[in-house]
Amino acid sequence: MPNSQRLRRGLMLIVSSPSGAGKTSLCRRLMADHPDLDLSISVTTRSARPGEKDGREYHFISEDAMNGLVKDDALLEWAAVHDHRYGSPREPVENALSKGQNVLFDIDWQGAQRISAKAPSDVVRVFILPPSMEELKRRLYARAQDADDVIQRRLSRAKGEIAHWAEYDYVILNDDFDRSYAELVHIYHSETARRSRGLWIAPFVDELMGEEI
Ligand SMILES: Nc1ncnc2c1ncn2[C@@H]1O[C@H](COP(=O)(O)OP(=O)(O)OP(=O)(O)O)[C@@H](O)[C@H]1O
Ligand SMILES: Nc1nc2c(ncn2[C@@H]2O[C@H](COP(=O)(O)O)[C@@H](O)[C@H]2O)c(=O)[nH]1
Repeated sequence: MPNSQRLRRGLMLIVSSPSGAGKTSLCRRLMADHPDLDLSISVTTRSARPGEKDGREYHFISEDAMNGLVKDDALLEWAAVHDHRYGSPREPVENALSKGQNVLFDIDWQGAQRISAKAPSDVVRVFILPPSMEELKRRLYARAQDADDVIQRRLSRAKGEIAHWAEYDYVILNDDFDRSYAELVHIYHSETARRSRGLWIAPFVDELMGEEI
């Protein structure tokens, strides 16, 4: 049976970390290497960084627009993170899952908790740790995308985020990028291959068992 005809149950892969640990870089590479994986593009009330494009990294929206989405229950989850609000639009995620596609979320621990509470058997959570706080600081400054006071606030909240590591199914220590990426790919492939995700398997086995030898 060709892969394309194998009916499957999509999963939600959630990747979280303190700011600067490398989750967005890892997620971008996973997306680039897996065109079948859908990215949940969040809405946010923060302004775009240099190089960010509306609709690609985020949908950049006003406070009023965010209030409207919350009121209309159009977000699967939303949270206040680092002085702004962020949320995962419900419709694209539900559409993708209904077609058996997997969806990737780059969201914080609050979002991970909320989505996990709604669909525990369809969620796989990965937490990314930095090798040290010093290296986390170095990466945030080297990224050179946020003002110094913003970086300082993000660093001051890093330990509060790391405190949630045990709520995740997997933890990756992102020291060497390529090795960390390989771990993420293994997790993704293994979770995708779970028996519970292969809705095609039971009818296929019935067919096999009905065949004459
Ligand atoms: N293993 C690594 N070694 C060295 N630098 C890294 C590594 N992983 C990521 N980086 C760099 O660290 C910086 C922060 O990474 P990234 O933007 O992916 O972090 P993040 O966790 O998504 O942060 P935020 O939550 O603020 O979006 C980037 O400049 C990235 O290139
Ligand atoms: N709960 C949610 N958290 C989100 C969402 N989109 C992004 N995030 C998290 O916010 C911080 C900051 O992101 P940045 O792009 O401003 O650096 C980071 O931890 C993201 O993972 C969301 O929809 N919901």
